[in-house]
Amino acid sequence: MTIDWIITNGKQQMTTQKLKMKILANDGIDPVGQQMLEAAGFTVDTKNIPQDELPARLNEYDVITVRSATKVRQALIDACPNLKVIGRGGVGMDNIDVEYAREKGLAVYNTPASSSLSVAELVFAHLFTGIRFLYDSNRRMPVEGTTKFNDLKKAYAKGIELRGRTIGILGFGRIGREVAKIAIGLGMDVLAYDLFPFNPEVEIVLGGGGTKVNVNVQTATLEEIIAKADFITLHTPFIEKPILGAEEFEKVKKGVAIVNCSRGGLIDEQALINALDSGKVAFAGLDVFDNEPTPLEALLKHPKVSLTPHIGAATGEAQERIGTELAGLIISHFKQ
Ligand SMILES: O=C(O)[C@H](O)COP(=O)(O)O
Repeated sequence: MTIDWIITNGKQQMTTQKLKMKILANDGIDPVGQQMLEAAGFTVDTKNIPQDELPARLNEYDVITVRSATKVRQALIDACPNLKVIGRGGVGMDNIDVEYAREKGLAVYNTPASSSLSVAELVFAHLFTGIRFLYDSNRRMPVEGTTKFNDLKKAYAKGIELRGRTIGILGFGRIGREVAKIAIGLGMDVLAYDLFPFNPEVEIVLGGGGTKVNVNVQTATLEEIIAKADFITLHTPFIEKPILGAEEFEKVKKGVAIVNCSRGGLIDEQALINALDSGKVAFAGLDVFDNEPTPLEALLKHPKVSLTPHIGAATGEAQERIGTELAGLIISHFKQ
């Protein structure tokens, strides 16, 4: 972007100069967002610079945008005094030292609302996959489908329905609320918990016509959800201590299912494996892991786990909304 900058030298002389603003979209950016930025005059570079090369190469850019892969930590910020803006295309900012960046005068933006629906829909992809054993049949049918068809038919004969069952939502922010809306539409009972006070009313827009219905979900404590829910889904930001560990798995309803499309670390993975092995937990749907991008093999190969590689926000629609929102934030930042 060409912007008039006031350059002041030590002798208080002032001049204006046109500078070209450069953006490194290190984890990519949706083409619509990229076009918006380019139309506004920015140069957008979408090459993916490896993490260990960033300290030497990022300083030529004014802005870096990232998703969750690239880490923007203190050392990188210190190495790049020319950097002015960090943009997170997505919600979680646990890969960015946000406070430190702001102390150093950088602006940090994220796009908290753009991917909520996509993440919520992935929760139900895992739930539907779980209640009808698709996670297992998709692995076994290609191998045993012709020789053991009837055995497999028997193995997957005890499916259940979602309607009338209770889903416990841990974390009732934007994504938790979208999960509640879908659950209500499916005829499920919703128990919602959050650390902070929240409005239990959700607005559901009925397909096509735009008719709106307001529904109150039932608020619950963490303990109540653990004791009563048939399905538990996590929607809190990353925190150091797991919300679900061995103690909690002791107290869940036998046969509960757990879905985590939020952050690895919210579940004690070994405790989850034990609970799956003992049958206390019927199945888990996991999009996120403790140790990304190299999750525990015991989870990846577990026959009762439905797996996705952190793709909650990875839909065309969400990425377009994210790219557009982020581009808008960057453009208005430099217009200020
Ligand atoms: O925090 C988020 O927005 C999600 O975890 C998505 O992460 P991603 O941008 O790496 O897909």
